[in-house]
Amino acid sequence: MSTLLSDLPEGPRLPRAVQTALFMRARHRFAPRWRAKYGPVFTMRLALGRTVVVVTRPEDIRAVFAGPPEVFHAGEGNSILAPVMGRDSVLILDEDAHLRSRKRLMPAFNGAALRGYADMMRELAAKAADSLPTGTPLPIHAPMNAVTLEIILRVVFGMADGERLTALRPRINKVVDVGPVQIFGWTYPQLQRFPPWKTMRRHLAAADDLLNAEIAERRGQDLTGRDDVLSRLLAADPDTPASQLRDDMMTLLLAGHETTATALAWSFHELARDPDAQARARQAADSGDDEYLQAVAKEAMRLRPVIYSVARRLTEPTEVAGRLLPAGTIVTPSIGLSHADPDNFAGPAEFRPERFLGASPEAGTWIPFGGGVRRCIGAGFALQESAAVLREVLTRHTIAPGGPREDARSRNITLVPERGARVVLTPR
Ligand code: HEM
Repeated sequence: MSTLLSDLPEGPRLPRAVQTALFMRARHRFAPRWRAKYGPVFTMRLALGRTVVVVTRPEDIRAVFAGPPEVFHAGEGNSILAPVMGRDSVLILDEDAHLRSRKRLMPAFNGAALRGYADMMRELAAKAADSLPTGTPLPIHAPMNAVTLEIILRVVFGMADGERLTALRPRINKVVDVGPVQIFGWTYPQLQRFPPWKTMRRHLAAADDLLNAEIAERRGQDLTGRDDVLSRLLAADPDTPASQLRDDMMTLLLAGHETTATALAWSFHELARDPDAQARARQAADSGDDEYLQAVAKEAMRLRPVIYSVARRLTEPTEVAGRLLPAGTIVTPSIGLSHADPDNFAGPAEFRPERFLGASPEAGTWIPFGGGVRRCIGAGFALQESAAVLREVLTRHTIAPGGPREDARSRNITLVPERGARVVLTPR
């Protein structure tokens, strides 16, 4: 019988404020060092008394994802997002309330719904690909953000009021475009009286007003035949409170566009540097072979994870990775460390889309979308959308690097290319 160790695993001894700053600004640089120094399970001590245990081995990650949702609270683990997503966001809720919320949203992301989005995705991706500047270094992250925002707006609202959407787009961009310093203001509301937090608050309030106006108008309309998310939710329950709908809309708009845009930006960044993979991807685009295009996106998400880790807060003392961790500990399966582990992926620093052809990685090793009952509801959507955008760009352009290889930087809770993933497009 094995004996459980009841102390926390070792980890950096730096002051909490320093560990927090390093984690917020450059988790992708420090986590690998701490993994090398302290082993596959280690403890970070962050601000606000947060004790974070990082797990990296597939068996430990699988156990966390399969753990009882009433013990492994992801909603509490995501609490930093509450001021923006809202208290009733599926990301913030736990247990029964979370399951109910997920069930309401899922029909818009199942297989049938995804098939229904294919033409719309192709049309918007083609329009975006046609308008990309050529012959000059282009930070492609920005146009990728624009196209994925357009697609998710269409999914969430359908063909909505044009003027309102025109006003909403820049507000959503501003809400997303925040660095580690602004994120601090999400945790400390008293800061929101001062710039830059005041400005952030203003953009969020303006976005809320627009969302609430759209919700109020939609409530009075005949929704027959409409299959956008807002209409679906209102048709399923016309009495859904506006505050709930606001949190649903905000969650989908934010969770559902920048993530995919970043995965696409990294895909182009890597294809630009790998002529063989690009030739194969171009051939796949020409012949309508989505499997290879999705493999490109999957490999870009592996090599350059958009979200570095996911979090679960323990509601009671629980065994994790052979340790008995106290209630309140935040357990984080590390996406970044798992993807970079040579035991999981041979030659982990290399871009090899072929890894994903005709084979699925072992469970608990490739986890860009998290896992268990909290696995991203937009995973299939994001892969389909990525293939659609890659196809439309690659059938029109060849891609070359537009500058040196880029490192990642923190933007809100994601990691994005530090200089926007600069590439040069040349018409074919
Ligand atoms: C490449 C693109 C994307 C990545 C890398 C990504 C990643 C993630 C991750 C890591 C989680 C947390 C999972 C966990 O805690 O185990 C998550 C949750 C979620 N994602 Fe995504 N996501 C992407 C695209 C999308 C899209 C397109 C949508 C919607 C249209 C979406 C909606 C959500 C929602 C609603 C949740 C919360 C699920 C829950 O708590 O039950 N995501 N995503």
